[in-house]
Amino acid sequence: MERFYYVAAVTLVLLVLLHRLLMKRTKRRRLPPGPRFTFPILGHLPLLKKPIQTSLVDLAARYGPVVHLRLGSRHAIVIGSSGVAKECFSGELDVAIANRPHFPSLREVTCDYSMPTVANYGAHWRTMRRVATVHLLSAHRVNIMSDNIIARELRAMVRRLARASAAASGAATRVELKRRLFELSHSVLMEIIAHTRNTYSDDADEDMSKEAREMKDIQGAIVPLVGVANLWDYLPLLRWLDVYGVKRKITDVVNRRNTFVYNMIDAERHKLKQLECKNGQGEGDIDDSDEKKSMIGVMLSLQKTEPDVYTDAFINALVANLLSAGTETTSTTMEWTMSLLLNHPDVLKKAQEEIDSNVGGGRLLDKNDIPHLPYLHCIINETLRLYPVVPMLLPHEASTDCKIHGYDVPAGSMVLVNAYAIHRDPVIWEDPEEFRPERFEHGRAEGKFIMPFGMGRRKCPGENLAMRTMGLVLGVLLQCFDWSRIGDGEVDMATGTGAIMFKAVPLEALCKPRANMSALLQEI
Ligand code: HEM
Repeated sequence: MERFYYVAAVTLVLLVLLHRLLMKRTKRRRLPPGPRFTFPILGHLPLLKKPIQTSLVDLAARYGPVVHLRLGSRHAIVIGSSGVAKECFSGELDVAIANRPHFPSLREVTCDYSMPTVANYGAHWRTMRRVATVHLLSAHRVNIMSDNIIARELRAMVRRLARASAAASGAATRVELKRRLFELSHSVLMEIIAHTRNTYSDDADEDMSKEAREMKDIQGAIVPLVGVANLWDYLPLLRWLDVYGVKRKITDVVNRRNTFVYNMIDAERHKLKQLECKNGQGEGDIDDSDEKKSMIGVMLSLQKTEPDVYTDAFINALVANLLSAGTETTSTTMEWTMSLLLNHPDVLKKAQEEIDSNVGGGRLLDKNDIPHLPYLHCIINETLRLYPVVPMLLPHEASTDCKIHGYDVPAGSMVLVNAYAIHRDPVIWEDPEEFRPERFEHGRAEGKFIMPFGMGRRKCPGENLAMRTMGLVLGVLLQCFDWSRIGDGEVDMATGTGAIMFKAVPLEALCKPRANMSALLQEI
C-alpha cells in the first residue's frame, strides 16, 4: 500500500512538472491571438457554432486575420485574410504546412490515409498527385472528355428533361435540380473513371448506369457514418468504447466499396487484354491509345511498366478519392448557381442572350463555345466567390515549427483557411454579400482573388474538369430551357453544415423548353 502512495505521489509531481514545462514553452512562443478561456479537454470546441465558417468570422473580427484555437488537444490556426492566405501558400511556408491532419474517423475510409486528399506531403502523395494532374485530369484529357463523355451524358439529361416537358404538354415541369445535377456529375465521373455505360435507359427519370447507382449508394452510406465517427477525433474515449456502434458499419461499407472498385479494375483489365489479343491477331485498327482509355485503363498501362508502384491498391485509393472529391463539389456549385440565377432573373436572361447570339438554337452548345461566353464564366466565378463549396478548404497541418504572419506555429498545428470569409471581405469586395457577376467583367476583378479550389501545392487538381463540366452543363441548361421558381417566394439560400457547403433546402425548379430550341429538342 505504501508503495502505491509513493508511486502516485511521484507520478503527480512529474505530471505537474511536465504541465509547467509545457506551459512555459507555450508562453515563450508568440502564438497568434485567440480566446483566453479554454474548456478542459474540449479546448475551444464549444465556442464553434455551425456553420463553422461564419462562426469564425466573428472570432476574426475580434482577434484579427490569424487566430489561435485549441480544438481538443490540437492547436489550430485560422486564416481569415487574403494577404495572409497568399503568404501561407507561397515559398517555404507552403511546404511547411502541406501535410494533412490524420483524423482517426477517416483512417479506414481513406485506405490508411493513402488517398491524395489526406496523404501527407511526401513521395507517395507526389506520385498520386502526378498521376492525377498529368495522366488523368490534364487540360488535354479534359478536352477529350468534353467531346465524348461530358457531351454524351449531358445530351442524355437534356433528352430526359425534354421528354418530361413533352409529357406536360406545354406546361412547365417540376424538376428536382439537386438530384439531377448530382446524378449527372456522378455519371460523368464514373464514365471518365471506368467507362461503365453500355446503354442509356429510356426512363425519363433515370439518369445513371447500374454501376453509377451502386457507387452512389455506397458513398451515401459512408457519409453519415463518418459524420458520427467525427466525434472520435476530439474525444478518443468515444472511439475506444465505440459508443455509437459505427466501427463495424464503417468496416462493412468500406469493404463493399473496395470490392466494387476492385471489380471495376478487373473488368477494365479484362477489356484491355481482349483489345491486345485482337490487335495481336492482326485486327489492325483498334485504337487502344491512352486518350481513349478510362482513368483505370490509363493506370493499368502505368502498372505494366512499374507494377510495384501502381498496384491495384494504389488505383483503388485514387479512384475512390476522385469520385468522392469530384462529384458533390461540382454538382453543389451548379445547384448554387442555378439558385442564384432563379433569384436574379435579369442575370439569367442576360446569360441566355449571350448564348443565343454566340451559339443560336440550331445545335447544342459545345466546348468550343465556352471561350466565347465570358458572362457565363463571370456567373460561375461569382457563385464560387459567394458559395465556395469547400468553405474552409481542406485542413492543412504544419510538419515543422514555422511562422505565419510573424506568429509562432508549432509543428502539428492544424491550419484552416476561411475562404468563405476571405471571399466576402468588405475591404476587398464592394457590397460583398450581393450577387453581381459584372464585378468579374472586363478584368474589373484584377488584383482581387478568390480561392475556391485552394492555392499552393495542395490546390485542387480537378479544377479544369470542374470548370469545364460546369460551363457545359449550365450553358446547355440555359440554352435549352427557361427556368423559374416554384411559388412566389425567393429560393431559400440557407447553407447546411459540414465540410461541404450544401444548400440546406435541395433545389427544385420549373423548366420549359425554349421556343427557339423546340425543333432541336425533338431530335435529341
Ligand atoms: C467545383 C468543384 C470543386 C471545388 C470547389 C473543389 C475544391 C477543392 C478544394 C478547396 C480542395 C482543397 C485545397 C487545399 O487543401 O488547399 C480540393 C482538393 C482536392 N480536389 Fe477538388 N474541388 C472541386 C472539384 C474536384 C474534382 C472534379 C476533382 C477530381 C475529379 C477534385 C479532386 C480533388 C483532390 C484529389 C483534392 C486533394 C488535393 C491534394 O490534397 O493534393 N476536385 N478541391
